[in-house]
Amino acid sequence: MTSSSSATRTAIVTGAARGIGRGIAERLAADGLDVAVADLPGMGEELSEVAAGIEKTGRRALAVHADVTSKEQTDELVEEVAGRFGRVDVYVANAGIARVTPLLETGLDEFEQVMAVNLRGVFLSYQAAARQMIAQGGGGKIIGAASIVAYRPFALLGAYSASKWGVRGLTQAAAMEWARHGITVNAYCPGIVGTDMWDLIDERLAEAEGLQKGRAIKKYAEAIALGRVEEPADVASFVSYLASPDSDYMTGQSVMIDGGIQFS
Ligand SMILES: NC(=O)C1=CN([C@@H]2O[C@H](COP(=O)(O)OP(=O)(O)OC[C@H]3O[C@@H](n4cnc5c(N)ncnc54)[C@H](O)[C@@H]3O)[C@@H](O)[C@H]2O)C=CC1
Ligand SMILES: CC(=O)C(C)=O
Repeated sequence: MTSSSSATRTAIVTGAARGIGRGIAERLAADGLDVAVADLPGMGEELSEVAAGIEKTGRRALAVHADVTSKEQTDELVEEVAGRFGRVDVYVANAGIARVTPLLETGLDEFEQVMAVNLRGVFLSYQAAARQMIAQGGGGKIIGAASIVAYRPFALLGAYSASKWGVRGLTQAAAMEWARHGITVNAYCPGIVGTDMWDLIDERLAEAEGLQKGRAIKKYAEAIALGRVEEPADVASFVSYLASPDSDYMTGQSVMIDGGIQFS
């Protein structure tokens, strides 16, 4: 059995002050979980709003400032949530950043910044979550943010794409190592989701391709078979499944939830 049998399950979602992370946190709360939301200190106001919204639904919520690139802060996040909620059943390593730069112009600082948040952050999150889940017993659900670019990169998003391929590899290895503890590890691969992240990508791609602001997302969205830009709730529905006992026989997978862009 991979899921705790306690009455109220608990979850941590990183990068939860806005966008996909916020959507996931709200969905897990609607599913009946108590939810701790984590983000950078600069996102404090938005994070408190998300936590307050969850509490209004009758679930317990906790807002924690944590930078996932820091081992100390990621470990403390898990310790604090386990202390307040009693256990951690689900950990969603959602925090991520995007940079749009040709590879030949990508400086080492930028490359390392992208890797630090998107890959080291997921590694530290997976590790902290697994340690807690193993210590408490009863299994658990660890879930990471990959992307369709974990299967086919976008040009000009080389470092970002590589970081997401890394998440896919890490997810497979973690699934192999922690299955014996009843922990499943899976990742979600969204396509083009209308969040602040895509506002930035649109602006940079539009500049690079000589398009007007707002045109790049329209152009890339033409590849979506289902004919509309993805919303955080589309991703959250799938993460809800990955967090639930319904997915107990699934592990090590990085699954496209993209409206039909990338067919694996
Ligand atoms: N928007 C999209 O089209 C897609 C997004 N994704 C992935 O989904 C995840 C969420 O993306 P969005 O919601 O669109 O992004 P977003 O930029 O709207 O939100 C990301 C959140 O992560 C937080 N964050 C950034 N660095 C952090 C750090 N070091 N520690 C803690 N929190 C940090 C930000 O403050 C922000 O609240 C990311 O991992 C992204 O790569 C994957 C595929 C497509
Ligand atoms: C941001 C991202 O991962 C895509 C595919 O747009």
